[in-house]
Amino acid sequence: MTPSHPTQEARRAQSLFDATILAGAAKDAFLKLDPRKLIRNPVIFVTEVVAAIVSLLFVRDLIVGSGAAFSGQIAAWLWFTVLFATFAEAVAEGRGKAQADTLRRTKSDLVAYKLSADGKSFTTIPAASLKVGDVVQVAAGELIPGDGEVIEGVASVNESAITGESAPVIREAGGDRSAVTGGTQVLSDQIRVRITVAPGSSFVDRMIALIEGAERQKTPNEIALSILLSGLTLVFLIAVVTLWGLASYSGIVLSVTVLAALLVTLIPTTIGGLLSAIGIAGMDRLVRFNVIATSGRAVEAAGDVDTLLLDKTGTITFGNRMASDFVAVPGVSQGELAAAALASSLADETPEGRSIVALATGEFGQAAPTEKPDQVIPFSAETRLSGVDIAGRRLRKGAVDSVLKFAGVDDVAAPKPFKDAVARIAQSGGTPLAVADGNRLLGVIHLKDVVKPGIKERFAAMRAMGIRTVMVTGDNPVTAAAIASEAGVDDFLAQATPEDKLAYIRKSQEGGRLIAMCGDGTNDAPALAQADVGVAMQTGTQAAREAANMVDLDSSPTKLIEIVEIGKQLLMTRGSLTTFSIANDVAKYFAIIPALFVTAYPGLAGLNIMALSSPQSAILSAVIFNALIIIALIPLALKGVSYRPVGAAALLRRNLLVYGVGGLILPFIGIKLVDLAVAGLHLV
Ligand SMILES: Nc1ncnc2c1ncn2[C@@H]1O[C@H](COP(=O)(O)OP(=O)(O)OP(=O)(O)O)[C@@H](O)[C@H]1O
Ligand SMILES: [K+]
Ligand SMILES: [Mg+2]
Repeated sequence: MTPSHPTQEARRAQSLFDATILAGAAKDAFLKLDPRKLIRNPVIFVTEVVAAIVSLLFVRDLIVGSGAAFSGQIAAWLWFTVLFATFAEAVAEGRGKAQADTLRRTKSDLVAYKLSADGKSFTTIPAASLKVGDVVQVAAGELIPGDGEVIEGVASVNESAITGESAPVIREAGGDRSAVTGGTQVLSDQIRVRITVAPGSSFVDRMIALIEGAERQKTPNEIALSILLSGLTLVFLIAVVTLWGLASYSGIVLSVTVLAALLVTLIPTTIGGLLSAIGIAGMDRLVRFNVIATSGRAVEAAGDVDTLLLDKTGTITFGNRMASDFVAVPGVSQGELAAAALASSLADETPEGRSIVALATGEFGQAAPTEKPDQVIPFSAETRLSGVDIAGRRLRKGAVDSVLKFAGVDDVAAPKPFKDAVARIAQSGGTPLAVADGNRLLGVIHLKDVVKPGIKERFAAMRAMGIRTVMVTGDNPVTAAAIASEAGVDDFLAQATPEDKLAYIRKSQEGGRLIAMCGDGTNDAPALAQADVGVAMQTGTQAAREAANMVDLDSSPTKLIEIVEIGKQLLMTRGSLTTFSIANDVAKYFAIIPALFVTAYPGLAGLNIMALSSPQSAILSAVIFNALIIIALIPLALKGVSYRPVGAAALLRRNLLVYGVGGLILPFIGIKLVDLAVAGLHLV
């Protein structure tokens, strides 16, 4: 077993500012100056246009031989402003790229041992030429060549290349643990895998594309904010032009350089420059927690989630429901029940089915029937039963209500010992499976499952964050209630079919709630797709992982606490920096305007509290401060503002105070300090 894995190291140990990332980002910052790319960010695009205009004015001033020192410095600092903004985005992307590179190493040169169409022979082919539907065989020590589903066998698999977790996981045919990922290694035994995803769009490929930001699209919130920022830019453009008219009317000639500089200090360059870095950093923080999100929108939605739905088996409990006992009704021997349960499970590839076979043939010494079944009825989440028709008998096992219905026995008419056994098993948190032979009830199978430790505390933490937890299960209400109280969920929905889960989510969403759902099974897939935040377990089925908009590589359902925190942190960081940026711009207006006009209107002297050295110094200082504030806030944009689980109102108050009031005061201090330096160094 590898003690520590490069992926894990890269994820956990990567510092905020790694030298190689910074060097790469510095280069990318220049590439991002391409106006065709920059136009996606209107505020910074305007800054670039203004920087270009002032650069031309600088050339003119050089030729004319006057004022070049001033326009040169303004032009330089305007370019710095643009570069600091592109640098912020490049650093955020660079951190993702570094993680993608470690992933890329997992998928080089895979080969596949492919089963021929007639199923009789194998050929060795490059994994890249596999097609969906191909069946491959993978033995101990080999790497799985592509994403797919185990169709035969059980194996322990090392998935550390993807999850960073070195403990092996079990992958088996049937059930909720059948999905395998290309690039992971089979440690023991041998499995046959049906390839379900074409090479090039595999899980690892998608992870790489996502964390590199290649597929990143603006979220609706980001688009809305961009529109607001563009509007503000337009307002300030009009204000500056008006100011120019006003000034010339009163006999002051404001040069184009001054007006251009003024415009840039007033438009929201701080948030404009940091906006995309904030979004990328949010995705990145999730990856650090071993969660892959397929859209930025899902990360944002996580910040506002108010209800969390969890599947029971495999999510709240460990999920290896094992048969532990056979309880026969009077008149039926335990051996007869065990034999019937065994026969009904012969073709049942689910873990439950296999555990029944193991118990019946092991401890209960039953032998499999020699006849061939006439028909196999596989388990489905809809019917909630499975079985066989064999030698004229119709053997079924499954959820108690489903089997009673099959046997045509009414709830009330069922024999008391049967009902007692069901109640006893369910009250202990076990799953009772009824067994019937046609319309004759034979007894109950006791399936045991264990609640994961520590889950109760985690649900309590969610309650403190204002999130309601609801367990949804296909199991019966008594078992559900027992597990619900043991796990400490707020509510539960029992005997739920996939449609019920979907309907429950739709209904809650219509009531204005934002729903998160954790699940692992194919029967969870529709609900995972419908939820605002759908988190699939990495151990889950391919269908679940496809439907969800997040995959938890650690397969820990309570990871949602971290996911919600990261979402809240993302929303808060963006809100705080927007508040700060706009407050800053307003403050700058009052800091600079008096300095510009005080010579023409000595009456303004009272407003000129800043007493900046000269109008030129005032403008240059404001531009310098405006550029430096972007670079100063990059660490905060990447790390996010700190989140504590307190009420929303308290948080809002605190942030308005810190970032709003702080944003109003800081420019006065900052610009004054820069002005002192500018004057002291005789820069203008
Ligand atoms: N192999 C099987 N054969 C027959 N019946 C089964 C089998 N597996 C499960 N059942 C019954 O069907 C019910 C629903 O199982 P399913 O796995 O679909 O539940 P679910 O909706 O995923 O919820 P959870 O996973 O929380 O139990 C189980 O509670 C059990 O009574
Ligand atoms: K600004
Ligand atoms: Mg399930």
